[in-house]
Amino acid sequence: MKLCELLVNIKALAIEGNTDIEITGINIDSRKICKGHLFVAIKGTVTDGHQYISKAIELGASAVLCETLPEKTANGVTYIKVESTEDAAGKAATAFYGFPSEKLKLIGVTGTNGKTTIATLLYNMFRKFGHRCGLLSTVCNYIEGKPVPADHTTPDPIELNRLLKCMADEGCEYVFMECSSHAIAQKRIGGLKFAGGIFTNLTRDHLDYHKTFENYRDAKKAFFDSMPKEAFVITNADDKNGAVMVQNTKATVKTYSTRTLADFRAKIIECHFEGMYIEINGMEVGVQFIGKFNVSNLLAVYGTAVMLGKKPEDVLLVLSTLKSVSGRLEPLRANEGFTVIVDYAHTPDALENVLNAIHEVLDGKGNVITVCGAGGNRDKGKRPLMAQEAVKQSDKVIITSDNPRFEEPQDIINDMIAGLTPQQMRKTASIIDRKEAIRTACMIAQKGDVILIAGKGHENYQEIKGVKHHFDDKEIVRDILGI
Ligand SMILES: CC(=O)N[C@H]1[C@@H](OP(=O)(O)OP(=O)(O)OC[C@H]2O[C@@H](n3ccc(=O)[nH]c3=O)[C@H](O)[C@@H]2O)O[C@H](CO)[C@@H](O)[C@@H]1O[C@H](C)C(=O)N[C@@H](C)C(=O)N[C@H](CCC(=O)O)C(=O)O
Ligand SMILES: Nc1ncnc2c1ncn2[C@@H]1O[C@H](COP(=O)(O)OP(=O)(O)OP(=O)(O)O)[C@@H](O)[C@H]1O
Ligand SMILES: N[C@H](CCC[C@H](N)C(=O)O)C(=O)O
Ligand SMILES: [Mg+2]
Repeated sequence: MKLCELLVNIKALAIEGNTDIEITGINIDSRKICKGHLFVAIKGTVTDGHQYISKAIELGASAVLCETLPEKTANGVTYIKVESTEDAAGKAATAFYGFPSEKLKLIGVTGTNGKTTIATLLYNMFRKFGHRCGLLSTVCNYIEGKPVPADHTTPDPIELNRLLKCMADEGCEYVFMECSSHAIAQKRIGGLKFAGGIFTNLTRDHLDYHKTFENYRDAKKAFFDSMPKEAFVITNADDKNGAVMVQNTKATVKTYSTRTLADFRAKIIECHFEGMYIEINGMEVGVQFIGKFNVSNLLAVYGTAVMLGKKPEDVLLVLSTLKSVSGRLEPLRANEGFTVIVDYAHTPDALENVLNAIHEVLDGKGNVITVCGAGGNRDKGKRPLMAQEAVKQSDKVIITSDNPRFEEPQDIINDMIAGLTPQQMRKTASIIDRKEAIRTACMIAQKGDVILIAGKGHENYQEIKGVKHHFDDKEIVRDILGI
């Protein structure tokens, strides 16, 4: 593709060199540059991409998008100066890959919790309706059934547009994707055309990155602010920030709620560990999920499907066949008569909700033992709050390691325990080794009890000092229990 075609939606402040040249690829990482590529220099949180411009040229870059022109420019290389390369990267990437989001219906899901669940259920539902679909999510990306491993919840703009192009080429009609707050703030989704957007909820997370809750909220809101007039957005009327999110959007707004008047409403009629009977807009349906928050997730799925033109009765039929997403409230039964639930709750709010869901079903008929930790090099403020939530609704808590990353595991545990009173400490133990913590929980559990193993869900690794060691909560439970 010609460089000038790639720049169609980008406002250049200055151009040095020829834009009538062929570009063979585009990259924001100099290490991935090959001959004929465009290198986009981005100021990051760790380093500044502008430092790698000469490296990129050595590797064959024939054009550079930057915010400041280097003092010495290289012969035969075209330089384009823009105000924000972060903003230009997405626009250039989507042009390079032929505007793939315009060839399909792209639906984005944002909010603190529930993104993976909703995006995955929509993907499974629309495939059951017979459509070719794509999924971009934390657990794994899929191009019409073909898995493509995911490193991020939302990939960088180059990888994102490359995957969307593959999906469009494969004939996908719908793509469901998670939009993380990092991705929105860093404009990884810049230049994409969304047909719909979903807001789940907003509670504390990622304050290491966004610094304040207001910044975090505004990052999420920016997604809806940028939605086009022809699109629809579905927001959670039960969340304090549900209305704020959509107050400046040009798109058609619909609401969902389990508590108040809304376009899509639901309530629980009955629940068991196997599932629930719920009523959606006056129609009853049996679903294979538990927990009030999953009713909200299912409502978002239902509303989106209806907004995409599906008949309500057909949607409910498919909804009743959907199963829980890997590592999200996933139950495992021990021969000894207790239940182990593996869940990805890694925020105070998610822990509270998951424990609520467990108690709704348990109904006082057994004890709850919670095994949880908190990730290293991430929001420290959530640690004591997570321990408090675990202790509030458990009979016994074992605080352990999550992904310590570059921190000392004991320091993270200490941060968590600092949130507990001496009385709460009496029902709390700490075991650094996560496998030992799980084994201990399985040893003390009695018939009828529930063990919640929270924080890692689908993850099949434990990240310690930059190395990802194989580690899978579900595999370990099956091993210990011989199931
Ligand atoms: C804090 C954060 O979000 N960081 C992301 C960000 O990196 P950064 O700003 O730190 O980049 P940097 O390392 O400072 O480098 C600046 C630029 O120089 C370039 N560079 C760097 C070195 C070099 O030799 N050559 C070179 O060109 C880099 O490619 C980059 O373009 O941009 C990179 C490219 O898009 C991301 O890979 C990186 O994700 C890091 C690894 C990360 O851990 N991110 C997490 C926090 C994240 O994004 N999480 C969200 C949400 C999770 C959830 O709740 O679901 C996600 O979407 O996954
Ligand atoms: N609607 C919801 N409200 C509150 N908590 C939820 C909701 N849905 C899921 N959860 C809890 O949050 C955890 C993560 O769910 P899920 O993976 O769907 O969210 P996510 O938004 O994709 O998270 P991430 O930001 O890590 O990608 C679940 O394991 C569950 O404990
Ligand atoms: N996508 C989230 C997941 C956290 C999962 C938890 N296991 C941890 O490592 O903290 C993040 O990057 O903050
Ligand atoms: Mg996710």
